[in-house]
Amino acid sequence: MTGKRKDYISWDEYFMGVAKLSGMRSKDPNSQVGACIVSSDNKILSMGYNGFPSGCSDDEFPWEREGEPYNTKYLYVTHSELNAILNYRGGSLEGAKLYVSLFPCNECAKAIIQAGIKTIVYDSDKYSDTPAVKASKRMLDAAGVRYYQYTHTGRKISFDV
Ligand SMILES: O=c1ccn([C@H]2C[C@H](O)[C@@H](COP(=O)(O)O)O2)c(=O)[nH]1
Ligand SMILES: [Zn+2]
Repeated sequence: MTGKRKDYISWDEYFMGVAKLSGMRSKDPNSQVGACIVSSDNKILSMGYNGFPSGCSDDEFPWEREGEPYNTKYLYVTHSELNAILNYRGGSLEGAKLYVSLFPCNECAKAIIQAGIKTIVYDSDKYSDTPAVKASKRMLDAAGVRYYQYTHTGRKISFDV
């Protein structure tokens, strides 16, 4: 056999795969969200997943979805996209691209816009009917941030660790 391999993964498969792998670190029992930020020349700049801030124990803070807001996860979880933005220590994210396994909420959209990220590739849009996602799209549209849904290729990526 001569020549290069032909069945290597595409850039989109690679970066969405990295985002999803990052999401596998999440302790959220319902939605594990992963994000991967990439430069315009296809270098990975940062990654993140949804979880509690440093010092806030995964075993002590609540993972509940319902009940008194103080006792639900929503007041405490840092979203994957924000974690990826905050994890970046290299300076500017101007012009970067974000791969994320769930469409960003309104709070993440604010951070994405202000960080200078210009493109979002997302997978699930399961909360598309919520005010948070509608407001997110409204802001992203106004700010000229492009977003498109990841196209599944059907390829299964698996490996032993
Ligand atoms: O933009 C987003 C929106 C949500 N998340 C995280 C926050 C939570 O941990 C889960 C959502 O939990 P549900 O039980 O599905 O309501 O997703 C995020 O990281 N980024
Ligand atoms: Zn968010």
